[in-house]
Amino acid sequence: MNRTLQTFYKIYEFYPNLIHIPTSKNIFRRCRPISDARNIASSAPSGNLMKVTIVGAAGKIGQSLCLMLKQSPLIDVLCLHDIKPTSGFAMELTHVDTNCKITAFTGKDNLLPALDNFKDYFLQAFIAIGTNPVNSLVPMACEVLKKGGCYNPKTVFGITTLDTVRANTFVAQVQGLEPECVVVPVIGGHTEETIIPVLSKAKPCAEFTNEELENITMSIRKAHENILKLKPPDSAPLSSAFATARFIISLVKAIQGYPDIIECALVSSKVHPQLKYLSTPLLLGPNGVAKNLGIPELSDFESCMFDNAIPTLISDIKMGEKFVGVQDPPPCDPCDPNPKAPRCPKNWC
Ligand SMILES: NC(=O)c1ccc[n+]([C@@H]2O[C@H](COP(=O)([O-])OP(=O)(O)OC[C@H]3O[C@@H](n4cnc5c(N)ncnc54)[C@H](O)[C@@H]3O)[C@@H](O)[C@H]2O)c1
Ligand SMILES: O=C(O)C[C@H](O)C(=O)O
Repeated sequence: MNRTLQTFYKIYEFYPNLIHIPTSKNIFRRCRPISDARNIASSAPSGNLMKVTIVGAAGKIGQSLCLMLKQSPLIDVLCLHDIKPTSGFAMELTHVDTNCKITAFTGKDNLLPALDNFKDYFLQAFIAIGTNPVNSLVPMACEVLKKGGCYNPKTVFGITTLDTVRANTFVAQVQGLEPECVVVPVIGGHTEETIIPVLSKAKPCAEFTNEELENITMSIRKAHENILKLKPPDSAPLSSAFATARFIISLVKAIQGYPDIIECALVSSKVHPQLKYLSTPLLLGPNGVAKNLGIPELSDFESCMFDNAIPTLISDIKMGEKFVGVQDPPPCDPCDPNPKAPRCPKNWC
């Protein structure tokens, strides 16, 4: 196994719910002879071929996610990988009468076959990480990819869509709107203290009383805790699968050239000087992040939440980086004759 493959093996070992989307035009032959008999969405305008691999597919989120993705006419092949058996579950999915093909792989030794030819086009592949802690796993994945010489910052995403889905729902409830009509940007990260719903930019209507603002914000931040109270020890696999499927379909559409695809996700970022990774609204295109739309103008309440989240985000990012051996820069400069940093004490080395 060459070094790059070893690197990827290592990554996929770490991330049970990592989703990998190669976009090879060569490997899968597009075959859509039947017009839309069941009134499902039409296929991609660009005609790209699409394979999605779910790692951790046999888990609670993975199973529902696969069922949702199997229904997408935009996906040609759905590949399931898990360390647990996947063949029975895969066979059941093949009985769902949609066009998307199912392949299945089990065990660590079969991870690379599940990602067939990954090495040939890894810089084109999109990687979306849903496994927690997302705030740390995205920086960690990026560092591993950098070490493997195959890092493309535009194509590595941490999935935070569940926070947006919850925000849209709670805002719609308060405002008496259809949830499908509501769009709320959610920035920051994916933990209670780092989720920043930007309700001041909610569309179509951003008018709330202070009490509503606080209640909606807390409902989003504490959604996981509130679910756990009612169904311990489960998490929220159904809504998580729904949100993840939405994000994956958005990536697929972006790859296939659909215009105006905007999603919030945690990515390598330059929009805030202290935060190397941040979730913000992103314009997605065929090559990944086409434009980071940055931090929307925040209300005082949102700015306060954001400022409070910065130390946690910094520490979460560092935790991920340290896990794969990335150290903080030295606090002093041992060898530069005109150091910008203070000189090291004598015993520093
Ligand atoms: N980003 C989000 O919005 C969000 C929301 C909810 C949950 N989560 C996270 O998603 C993750 C999965 O949740 P779940 O409820 O499906 O858990 P789960 O335990 O039911 O499923 C995880 C699956 O991953 C498999 N797995 C473990 N190690 C593997 C490896 N090395 N290679 C391949 N497969 C492996 C397991 O066998 C299992 O089937 C958790 O980390 C959870 O915290 C994220
Ligand atoms: O399941 C989890 O770990 C939490 C999940 O990310 C959630 O927001 O509900």
